[in-house]
Amino acid sequence: SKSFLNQCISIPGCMLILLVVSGPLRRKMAQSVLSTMPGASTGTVVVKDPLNFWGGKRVTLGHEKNAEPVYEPATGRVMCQMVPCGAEEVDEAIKSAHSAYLIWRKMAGMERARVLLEAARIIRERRDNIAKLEVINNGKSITEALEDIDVSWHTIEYYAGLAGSLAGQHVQLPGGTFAYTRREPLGVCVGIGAWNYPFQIATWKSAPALACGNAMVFKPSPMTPVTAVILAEIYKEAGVPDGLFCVVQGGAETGTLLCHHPGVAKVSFTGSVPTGKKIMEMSSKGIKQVTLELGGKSPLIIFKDCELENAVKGALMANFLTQGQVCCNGTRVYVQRDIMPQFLEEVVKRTKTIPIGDPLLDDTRMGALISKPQLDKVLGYVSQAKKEGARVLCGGEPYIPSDPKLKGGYFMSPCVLDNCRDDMTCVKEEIFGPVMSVMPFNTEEEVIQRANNTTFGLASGVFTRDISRAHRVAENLEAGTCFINNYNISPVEVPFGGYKMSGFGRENGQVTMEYFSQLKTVIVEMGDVESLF
Ligand SMILES: NC(=O)c1ccc[n+]([C@@H]2O[C@H](COP(=O)([O-])OP(=O)(O)OC[C@H]3O[C@@H](n4cnc5c(N)ncnc54)[C@H](O)[C@@H]3O)[C@@H](O)[C@H]2O)c1
Ligand SMILES: C[N+](C)(C)CCCC=O
Repeated sequence: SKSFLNQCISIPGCMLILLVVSGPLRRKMAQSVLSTMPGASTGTVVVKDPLNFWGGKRVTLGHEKNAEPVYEPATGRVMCQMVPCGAEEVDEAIKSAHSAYLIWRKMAGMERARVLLEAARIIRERRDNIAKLEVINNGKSITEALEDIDVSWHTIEYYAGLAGSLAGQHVQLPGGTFAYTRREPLGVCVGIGAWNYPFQIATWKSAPALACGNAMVFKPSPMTPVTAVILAEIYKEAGVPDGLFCVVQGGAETGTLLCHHPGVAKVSFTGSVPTGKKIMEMSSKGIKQVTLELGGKSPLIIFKDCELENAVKGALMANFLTQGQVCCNGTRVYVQRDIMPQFLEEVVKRTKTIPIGDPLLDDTRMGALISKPQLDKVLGYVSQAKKEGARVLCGGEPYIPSDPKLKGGYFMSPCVLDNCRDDMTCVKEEIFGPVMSVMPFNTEEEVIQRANNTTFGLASGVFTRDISRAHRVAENLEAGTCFINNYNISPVEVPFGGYKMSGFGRENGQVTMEYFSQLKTVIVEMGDVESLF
């Protein structure tokens, strides 16, 4: 099979990914590395290409002001520099997006669909390489990253299918007069992403935006700047007008510039609650529409009549994907008292066998957390939980893989906490790491009240064989999603988003077409004007 680097030739943006070597050898390899190296592995990839994209091409900034190192979580090594865009560059990107928007919005929905389908096809063709880069920059396992890339092209295909279906309503009025409504795009939309699903978040936002006829300027997290620009190149290759999907790099300052820019019609944000509040406040100044996909502390309720093996598997899926750094994770696991011993035994047994290590290896199921500060924060939550009376049944410690190149990586062992109470910090706050808190409950009424006793409301889950109970619980949980007898599946066909402080607006599903379009009413008079004047 072709090596990763050989395959990178087919991704324009990856052509300058070099293996790290020093001195003269490095210069010699610059020409030959793509055809001779045996394949990229953890600890070897350096990204040199510019990571900004507007006007249909990658853009090198004329400065390196405020450059920040970007780390490979599995090794702790610097893999590239992220240079944040300032006011001038943000303005250029938005102007470039606006000129593309003027062309794109006039194209028939079916024409837009054809271009989007081509983008989906290219992503599918290059999924392995995109997934590898995602792993190197994010630390999640290759198995999960491949799934994320598949979800990404599914998303684009799905919205391509809806692009031709934008339609209004015809309304009959007295005297033959009538009105009709049109669904029109908003203009230039901004997407701001978190680091846990870098490529997938970029597609969850851009696919519906573009399908509706908008342009998008996307800002990835400064910690994961590498793959969004590949999406920009793919859209370009698929045939979007230059500028339709732009990428600007940066952190809070760049995000602020985007939210305040008068040329922006909407901000779609994925990230934490505190940042979400700022986004909403900034957007309010320009009366910009906002979608907020924020954090969570979701309850997973396991009744004694559940199919236990599925409930245990569900609890693991609810807690340990992407090293627990998932917004909708079901981290408050409520187990009906009668089955607590069996549940704990099984869940701990399985958690202990999760293979942790090099995320690029097929057998690995848990890679590295995003950063050293994030790792320290999560370990801090475990210490705090112990102080507050929780019992660590397994994990919760730094993990040092045997492979020497992973010694500087941000690994920890997945943790199950028992003896938890609702008032503990680990049960109240979003940890965003592989830490499951387990609590007993007695009755349905009691557990629903406890599950809802939070300011968050992103997701929830219930395991039971009782179909009436399942739907009753789903109805009563205050959350944007309720999984019955599974957890953390999110097919693109179904809406995803929060209640309460987990945000508003939705991603995925047909409804998101409404969040990226606006309604115009046209009233047609068929008689004479009856003037009062
Ligand atoms: N609901 C969802 O779909 C979803 C998905 C993934 C992550 N999340 C949440 O995201 C959080 C983790 O991600 P994070 O640490 O990247 O979140 P974060 O809020 O720190 O950052 C998110 C993004 O906002 C940008 N940003 C930060 N300050 C800004 C400002 N003042 N103005 C504009 N932009 C600004 C960041 O650069 C980044 O791109 C968790 O709380 C998690 O639950 C939610
Ligand atoms: C694909 N998942 C697992 C449902 C995650 C969605 C994005 C949230 O962080």
